[in-house]
Amino acid sequence: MAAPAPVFDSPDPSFADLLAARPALAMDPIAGLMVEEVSLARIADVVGTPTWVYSATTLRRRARSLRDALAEAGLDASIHFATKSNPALAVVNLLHQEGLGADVVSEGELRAARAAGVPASGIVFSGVGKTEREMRLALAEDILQLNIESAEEAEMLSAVAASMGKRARCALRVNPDVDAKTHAKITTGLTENKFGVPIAMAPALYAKMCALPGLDPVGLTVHIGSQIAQGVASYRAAYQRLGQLVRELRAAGHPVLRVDCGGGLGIPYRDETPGTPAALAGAIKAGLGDLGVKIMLEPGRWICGPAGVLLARVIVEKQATTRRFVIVDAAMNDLLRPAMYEAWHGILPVSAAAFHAPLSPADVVGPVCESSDTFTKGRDLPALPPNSLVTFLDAGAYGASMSSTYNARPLAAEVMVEGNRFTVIRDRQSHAALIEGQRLPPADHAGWAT
Ligand SMILES: Cc1ncc(COP(=O)(O)O)c(C=O)c1O
Ligand SMILES: N[C@@H](CCCC[NH3+])C(=O)O
Repeated sequence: MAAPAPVFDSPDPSFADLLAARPALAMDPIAGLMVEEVSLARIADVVGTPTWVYSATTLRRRARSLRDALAEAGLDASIHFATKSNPALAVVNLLHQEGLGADVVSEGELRAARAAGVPASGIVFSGVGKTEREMRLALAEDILQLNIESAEEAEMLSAVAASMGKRARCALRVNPDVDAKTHAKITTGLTENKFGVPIAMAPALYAKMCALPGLDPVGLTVHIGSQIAQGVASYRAAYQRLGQLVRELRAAGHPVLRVDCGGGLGIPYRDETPGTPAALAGAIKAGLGDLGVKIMLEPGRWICGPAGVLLARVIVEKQATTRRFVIVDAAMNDLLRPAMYEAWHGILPVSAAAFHAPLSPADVVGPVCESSDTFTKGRDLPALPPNSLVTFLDAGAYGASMSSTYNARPLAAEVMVEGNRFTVIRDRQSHAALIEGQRLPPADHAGWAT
């Protein structure tokens, strides 16, 4: 049975409202939709479509406002950008210039963060299943800390570090059993989720970690979910529980120097009302502010989501059916979120004329051979003749990073805009690259391994 499309009890925001809420974008009566001062039509002409377009100024502003909110709350805090949300080297590097470190979850992300110029001392390694090879690399690089997710992982890291003659700075990820009230696929702080250890088991495990050779436990970490969009009450509950745990561990004589407060702050894709950075800082302060711990944060989406759009071209409008289908050259292999989470993304036409034209309901779909390759159903849109351009908004997080080459579609190009200039930060993948590394097996099994 088809998954039910999400039902919203409010009308979709108008184009004008979507635009007004997105400072990275502007509508020029002649050039059409712009990211900062660069026309998207121009980018489409030069780079082609589909293309991810990021606003450097927006990335900078958002990094600064998060940093400022933490400082204004009087918190001694460092921010480690969750590279899984957008691992483009240019993005990670720009955020590093703004004083952010990186949160990584794989060897690939660790290498990308280093290649982007992030020093090892600014890198946190999270993730529920680090391999021995990844642990070795993290220790060889001497990164800031590894976040431990289980007793078994603590023992594995202990053995790896001891064999290298090192002590691994590590934090214990606690699962506080707090409902982040987000999509079931991206909630992480409930006991039914695979992440962290139940808070009741944390004191014993922390004590064990303190006794294991090769480990240097420095504190705790928590991350309750992503796209937390209903205020900060769930953060408050989680940080209160963590604060109590810090006291308990200290009373037992264990050092707790840092608390990594995770990421998850949501953004308004449609009309959600996530907490502000100031409210998040307030929740951290209320739960952990009087403990003298160093605070760390691992935000991804809040920083880079609103800084990016996915630019696509209409292939054809299919109208001679019972529904109106707008088929674009971007697909679920590019922006997976609607297919995977029924996520709502704003869609704006690029031309100024289309922006003001009469609207009628349309399904916007990609060319991939799956019915889930649907960006939206029944969205009010103007006539979109072949070759007209559309943008999917708030695509800077979990957009390019979740892309695949399904249907043998090359990965889209990525572009960064700053002021009135733009530059390609990742070439469109070539068709040759799609088949690179493959080979036809030698005939008659000659040369096959046994
Ligand atoms: C451990 C951890 N830290 C940080 C993040 C970043 O989350 P977000 O992009 O929602 O801020 C995630 C993803 O949910 C995560 O799993
Ligand atoms: N991929 C999810 C977020 C998951 C966060 C992973 N820690 C999204 O697009 O919303």
